[in-house]
Amino acid sequence: MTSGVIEIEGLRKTFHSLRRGRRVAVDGFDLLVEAGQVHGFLGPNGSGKTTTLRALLGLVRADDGRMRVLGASAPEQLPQVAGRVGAIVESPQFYGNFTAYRTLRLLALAGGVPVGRVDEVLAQVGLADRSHERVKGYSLGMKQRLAVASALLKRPELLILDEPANGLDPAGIREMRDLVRGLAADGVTVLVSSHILAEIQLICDHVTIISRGRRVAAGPVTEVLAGFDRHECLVRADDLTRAEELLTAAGMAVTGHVDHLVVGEVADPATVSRTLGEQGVWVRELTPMRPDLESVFLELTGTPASPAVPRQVDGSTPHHDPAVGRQIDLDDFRGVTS
Ligand SMILES: Nc1ncnc2c1ncn2[C@@H]1O[C@H](COP(=O)(O)OP(=O)(O)OP(=O)(O)O)[C@@H](O)[C@H]1O
Repeated sequence: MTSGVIEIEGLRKTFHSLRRGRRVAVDGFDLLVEAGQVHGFLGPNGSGKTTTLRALLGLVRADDGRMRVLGASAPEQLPQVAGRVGAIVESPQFYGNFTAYRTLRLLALAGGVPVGRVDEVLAQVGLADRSHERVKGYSLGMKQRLAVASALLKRPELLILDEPANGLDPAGIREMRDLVRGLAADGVTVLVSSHILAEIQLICDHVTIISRGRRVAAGPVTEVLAGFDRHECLVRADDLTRAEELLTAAGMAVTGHVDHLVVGEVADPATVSRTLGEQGVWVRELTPMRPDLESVFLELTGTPASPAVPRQVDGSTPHHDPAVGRQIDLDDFRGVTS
């Protein structure tokens, strides 16, 4: 196995419950995150992202598989590296009556971090101006940034964020994006799980896509996308019916739509305009269609990636485990299993 900041090989986890029966959450999953990457962990609702992260952090016991974090075998040796890892798994809970400053100060004292670090992380996440307000008055985005601030107290080399953009409005999503980019620029390796593909495409350089507990794609975002490039072109012309006939007669794979054509495997778009122009059909638009993560995700997982339409890949209703909805205290790493 190549050495990485996070290495997961053959992870398996099945949940058993009387009410819901047996549910395979993660089914032989592999993940490799290397130093310096901003790595997107993508998958539809219920595909196994949170279970994977919980297993990695020792919050749920894996049935099988090998996992390493910063070279330490997980979860057994996690305490050795816990000070170098920041992790937020789903929405963290804070005391509403405390200010952000007080919250972080307490966490710093509890974690043996110099209190001077509190102002630094508050500035880093853009909360310095509001740090003396009570957390209960914070927006969700501000609470998310406070969570990231708490995870940054120990200057982690690795930051794991589970769905950091969940529930945020566009401005909050942009703030979170800028924050993650800034951390990456400072050399922090970041693993971000999400089903908001446009976000992942904007901030991540590498991606692993999970579907039904299995890895279905992994690699640099550009390479994963290139693997799905069918060199299609969108064509609009003054006589669409005639254009379709001419391009088909020229041996091109053409799909007709109401107001445009899609022509497949076009090595050089000039062949399209030449074929049509020579017959007096004038091209109004000729646009190469590049795959985006959204289309690749849809093709790989068979699931539309709309945050507005949560859909479990296994057809069940989304699972909400109260134990998941909290920030992981790094001390929790010690011997926690389930
Ligand atoms: N504690 C649990 N008990 C029983 N089933 C569970 C438990 N946790 C997760 N599951 C099931 O395991 C599967 C994977 O869930 P998981 O939460 O890991 O997916 P996810 O990709 O993080 O989804 P989401 O994007 O909705 O958070 C789902 O079918 C889920 O219902």
